[in-house]
Amino acid sequence: MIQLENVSVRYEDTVALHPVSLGIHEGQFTVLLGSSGAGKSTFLRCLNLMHSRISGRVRVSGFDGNWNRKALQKLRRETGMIFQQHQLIERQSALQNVLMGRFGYHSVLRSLFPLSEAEQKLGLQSLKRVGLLDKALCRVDQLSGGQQQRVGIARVLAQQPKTILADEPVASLDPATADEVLELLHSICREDGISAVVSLHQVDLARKYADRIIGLAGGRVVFDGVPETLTEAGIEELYRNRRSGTEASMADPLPNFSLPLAS
Ligand SMILES: Nc1ncnc2c1ncn2[C@@H]1O[C@H](COP(=O)(O)OP(=O)(O)OP(=O)(O)O)[C@@H](O)[C@H]1O
Repeated sequence: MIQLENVSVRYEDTVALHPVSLGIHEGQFTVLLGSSGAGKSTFLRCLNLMHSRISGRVRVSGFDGNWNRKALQKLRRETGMIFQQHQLIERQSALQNVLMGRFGYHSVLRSLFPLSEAEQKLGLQSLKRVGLLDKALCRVDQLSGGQQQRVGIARVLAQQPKTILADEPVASLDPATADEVLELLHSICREDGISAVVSLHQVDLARKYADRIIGLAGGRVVFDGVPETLTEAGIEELYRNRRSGTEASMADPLPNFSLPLAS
C-alpha cells in the first residue's frame, strides 16, 4: 500500500500536482488517465519519491516513513519503472538490457562483472515471459517498438518488483501493438500479484484494463473510481481543461524574448 497524504508538487510558477490524499492498493492495476500536462508523470514520480519537490507525506508498507538514502534505495529496488521511450541501451543486447534490472541489488563495482548464473537465468526467464527468448542476443535497436517495450517489461520483471510504475508505456505504439503490450503487462501483474500504476491517455485502454482509474486534469484528481463509473461527462471533464488551456494560450499575446537575429 502506498499512501499519499496531502502530497503536492510545485515548480516556480506552476503547481504540477495540487494537494492529493489517496492510497494505492496492493495487487491492483491502477490507471492514471489524463491529457498531456495533466500531471500524470508528476503523480507517478511521487509514488517512489523520485521528485525533489514533493510536499506532504508518502507512506509505503514495509517502510517507517524515514526516507533516508538506504530506505530510498530499497524502495527503488522494489519499484520497477517502465517509460514511454523504453530507456534501453540500444547498442546492447536484449539480455544485457534485461540484466540491468538486477543492478539495484549490487554495488556499482560488482555490476561491472558478469552477474551470477542464477541472475542470468532469471533474465532469460523474463525474456521468455514476454515472448522474446529468441531475441535474447539481438541488439535492441534491431527490434520493433513493441518488442523494445517488451524488453522494458522483461527488465522490470528481472528486478522482481513489488510495484510497477509505467509512464505512458504504449504512447509510441500503434493501437494494436499498444493493446498487446498492455495486455501482457496486465496479465504478468495479475499472475505475480504485482501492483501497477500505469499512466495512459487512451480512454479505451484504461476502461479495458484498469481495476481503478484516477483521472487527472490541471494537476488535480478529478475522478477516482472503477472504470464502470467513468461517464462520458467525466471524460469530457478530464479533457476539457486541456482544450480551454490551449484556446487561452492561443489568444494570449506573444512574449517578447529579445532574441538576437540569426546572422
Ligand atoms: N521540470 C519542470 N519545470 C517546470 N514545470 C514542469 C516541469 N515538469 C513538469 N512541469 C509542468 O507540470 C505540469 C504536469 O506535467 P507532467 O509531466 O506531470 O504531465 P503529464 O500528464 O505527465 O504530461 P504528458 O502526458 O505530456 O507527459 C505541466 O504543466 C508541466 O509543464
